[in-house]
Amino acid sequence: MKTEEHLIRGGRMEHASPDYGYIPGFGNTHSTEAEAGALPIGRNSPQKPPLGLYAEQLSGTAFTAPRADNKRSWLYRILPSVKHGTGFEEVDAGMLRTAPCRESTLPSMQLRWQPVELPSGEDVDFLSGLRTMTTCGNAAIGEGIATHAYVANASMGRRYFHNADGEMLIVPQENSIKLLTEFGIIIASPGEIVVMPKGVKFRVDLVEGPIRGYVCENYGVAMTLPERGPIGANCLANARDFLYPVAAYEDFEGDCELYLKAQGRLFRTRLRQSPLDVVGWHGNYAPYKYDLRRFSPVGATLFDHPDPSIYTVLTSPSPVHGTANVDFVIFPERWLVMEDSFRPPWYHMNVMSEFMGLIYGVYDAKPGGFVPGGMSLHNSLIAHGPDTDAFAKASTKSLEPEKLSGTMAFMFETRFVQDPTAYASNLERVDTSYPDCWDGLKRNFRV
Ligand SMILES: O=C(O)Cc1cc(O)ccc1O
Ligand SMILES: [Fe+2]
Repeated sequence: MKTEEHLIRGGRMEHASPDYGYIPGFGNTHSTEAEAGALPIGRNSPQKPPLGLYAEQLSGTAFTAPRADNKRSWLYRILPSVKHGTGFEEVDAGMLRTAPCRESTLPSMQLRWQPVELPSGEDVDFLSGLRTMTTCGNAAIGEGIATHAYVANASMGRRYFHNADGEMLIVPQENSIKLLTEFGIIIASPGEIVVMPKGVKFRVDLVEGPIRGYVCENYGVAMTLPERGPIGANCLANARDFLYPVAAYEDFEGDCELYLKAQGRLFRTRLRQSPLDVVGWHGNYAPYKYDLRRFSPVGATLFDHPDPSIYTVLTSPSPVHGTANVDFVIFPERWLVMEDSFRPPWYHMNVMSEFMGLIYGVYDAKPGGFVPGGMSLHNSLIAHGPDTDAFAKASTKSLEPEKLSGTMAFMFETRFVQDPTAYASNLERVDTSYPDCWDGLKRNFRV
């Protein structure tokens, strides 16, 4: 068997450990095989692929997309995906929703939710624990997003998920998750994120206890790195810090279930073998992870509070120039040095709508009430800004250089107005006291 020496080699999933490492480089064309010789050399679909594998292409863009945007991978697998179940039956989608979905019974105002409690008692896994908070746009036409919260106290085991509606940006908040995917294994802990492209099959196992986190399901163009403009070629998120899995596969006979979300409906089929049977792959359409603490923030070094777009990690562009389908923005640890400036976010009404979460620490505009695992929604043009306490402190304190330490908040910012789901509208979940946080703001006007 001829092999290429530069290939990064994995193995069978049951033997896999994080020691397999990852392959760095955002959007690169990567090549990796779990068994020596699994990847054909110099061609994609030879008459007889090596090791008796089937060749299968997974495309993430139209064949004809410009080269710079074109995304596809070649998978060399034990059986082609057509063998991953026919006979899909529709099942109850539980708390999962897909746009368009108009269920909200909440007023259009500032909204905040307490963290979803970790499950105890009955087994809940990543799929059954996934609950949609908001949706916008329309999955069928590839516009908009859904935001979800997840909690789980059990591994998916032999339950697999295939989402044909959207790319999933997964933000762990409590405990690490292990993603076993067609492309290999990714382990991510709070502070890291994972992006699972549309159409990649995977399951999520627990690593160290019950999990909680957030998901942005992106119906639009795949996430990419934002332009840096005058910032230049460095800082913000650097391409080399994005990590792709090394090929790893499962090969067993036994009962498994594959769940497919397509057009907002959930389907299930039963299989006798794992759909994670890819022994080698090459291409630039694959899941990846990124440690948010690798983000190098660039900010105002003399005065004023800049727009939060300077902290964009990833963006899904839309056909409207400069206006994202969704931006993934973070508020990481950073120094504040601005003179004669109100340093926290200013009061504002944004045309883009903002779904926020807190991974750890304190968020400077809301030192109280917005807790790790919590969520807030400020829809298009709904006024918001610092709470009474944050305003009082920031407008009177002495402006020494100050480090915001041990904090990581984030925002899914979209050009579409987000509709809370029926689940999110449940008044037991909504923090109805949220708007009270501005009660104490007084008139200071004098002439
Ligand atoms: O509302 C928020 O807290 C997010 C936010 C932060 C910021 O620094 C500027 C604008 C903005 O919407
Ligand atoms: Fe905002």
